[in-house]
Amino acid sequence: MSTSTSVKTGVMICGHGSRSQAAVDEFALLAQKVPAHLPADWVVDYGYLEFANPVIRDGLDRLREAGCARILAVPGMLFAAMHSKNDIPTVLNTYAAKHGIDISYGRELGVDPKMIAAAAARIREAVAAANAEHGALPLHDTALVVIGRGASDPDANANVAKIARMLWEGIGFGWCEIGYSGVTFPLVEPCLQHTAKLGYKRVIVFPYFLFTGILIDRIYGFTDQVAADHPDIQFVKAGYLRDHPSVIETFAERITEQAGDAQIPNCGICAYREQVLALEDGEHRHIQPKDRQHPAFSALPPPTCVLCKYRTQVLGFEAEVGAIQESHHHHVEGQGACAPGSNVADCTLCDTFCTGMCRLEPQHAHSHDHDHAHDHGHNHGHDHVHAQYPHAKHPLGPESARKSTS
Ligand SMILES: C[C@@]1(CC(=O)O)c2cc3[nH]c(cc4nc(cc5[nH]c(cc(n2)[C@H]1CCC(=O)O)[C@@](C)(CC(=O)O)[C@@H]5CCC(=O)O)C(CC(=O)O)=C4CCC(=O)O)c(CCC(=O)O)c3CC(=O)O
Ligand SMILES: [Co+2]
Repeated sequence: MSTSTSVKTGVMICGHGSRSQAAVDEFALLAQKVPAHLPADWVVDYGYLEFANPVIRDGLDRLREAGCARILAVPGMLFAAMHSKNDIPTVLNTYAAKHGIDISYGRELGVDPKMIAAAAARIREAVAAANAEHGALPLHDTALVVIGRGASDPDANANVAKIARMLWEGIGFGWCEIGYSGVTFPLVEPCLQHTAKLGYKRVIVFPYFLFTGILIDRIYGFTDQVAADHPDIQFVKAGYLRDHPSVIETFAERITEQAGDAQIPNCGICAYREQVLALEDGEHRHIQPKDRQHPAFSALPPPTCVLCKYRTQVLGFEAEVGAIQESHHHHVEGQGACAPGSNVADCTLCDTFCTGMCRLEPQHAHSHDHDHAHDHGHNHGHDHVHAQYPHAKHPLGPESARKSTS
């Protein structure tokens, strides 16, 4: 993509969204700090994939109304999993097809020295606060627990582990454990119960998350619960990444790199699988890999795609090679922050924080073989089933929430 174009450039930051209003407010705060790092004549907007408003299309509408003919979009995501790889590029490409505009897509924040520096800063703040409160303690007597979001994508889950290792080794803690807030194993509670057995006097619990929300409440909630069981151990709740300057800089880099000379491979132009765009009138557009011969993809896979389960057989996920790229998120788009279930007050399954139990109860769960309320218009031969996460029944994964004592 050329920089020497006279067309007006728009930037679209595609956030996750939440039913927690505090989460939406914090993401907005973060998104509003990005423009200071971009060329002054670029128009910047943002929107959310699920629950919160504005939705991504609203932000794109505003950029179009402002006269932007090319849009540089980025996922407001830490890692490349379902949302970055399927949902957001499909929403963007559908919009681009409908309105005939040029929307490019960037990479996720990913494993980046700046992100690790931001994480380290949050962890060091927590260590300093604990030293001030309880007295200094050597790092060698301290265990670090890094909690990632958790996804059905092993590359994303493994990248949490890579970041955790670099934080452990880079700062020099005695030990490190890794847990996930949902979807995969080990979940927060079994991870912390395990860590408590290791004999460290202090445990720093660091959520590798961008902003607050239901999942941060869950992580801190389980931390308090496990801490109450182990009064002899100092459990310290570290802050999450939030609007750390290095996070903002990484966002800006993911945007500006799209306007440079290098060909940036990304999931918006994936050369390895078919994409299906569901247009509003019930029509579907199928984009085949052969129609997507972008120069960013050559004979060698781009580094970001080496471990992608959709490109090649990855241990345990062999069935997902070439799975159709489509969005699963229209059913929760724009329902609004504070949608039912956003707080434990109107939940019958949880008392103080959302444990995720509702995800396991069939009457509430977003089931993975759901019916779509809208009509697909014609039968075009793909049956719209999501691959089942192979370890959904792991005893330390979502299943263990059922055994929770709370
Ligand atoms: C509370 C909840 C919404 C609600 O119900 O209100 C919620 C909230 C949030 N998720 C966030 C992030 C991510 N969510 C996913 C994935 C999924 N999230 C899903 C559900 C839920 N997510 C609900 C609770 C479910 C439970 O009980 O565990 C799944 C299961 C179903 C679905 O989305 O349809 C789907 C699994 C797809 C799969 O199979 O992989 C990924 C990974 C990915 O991309 O796939 C990322 C990381 C992206 C990245 O890498 O950054 C953040 C921002 C965190 C931050 O960065 O700060 C929040 C905000 C907050 O915590 O409020
Ligand atoms: Co989600």
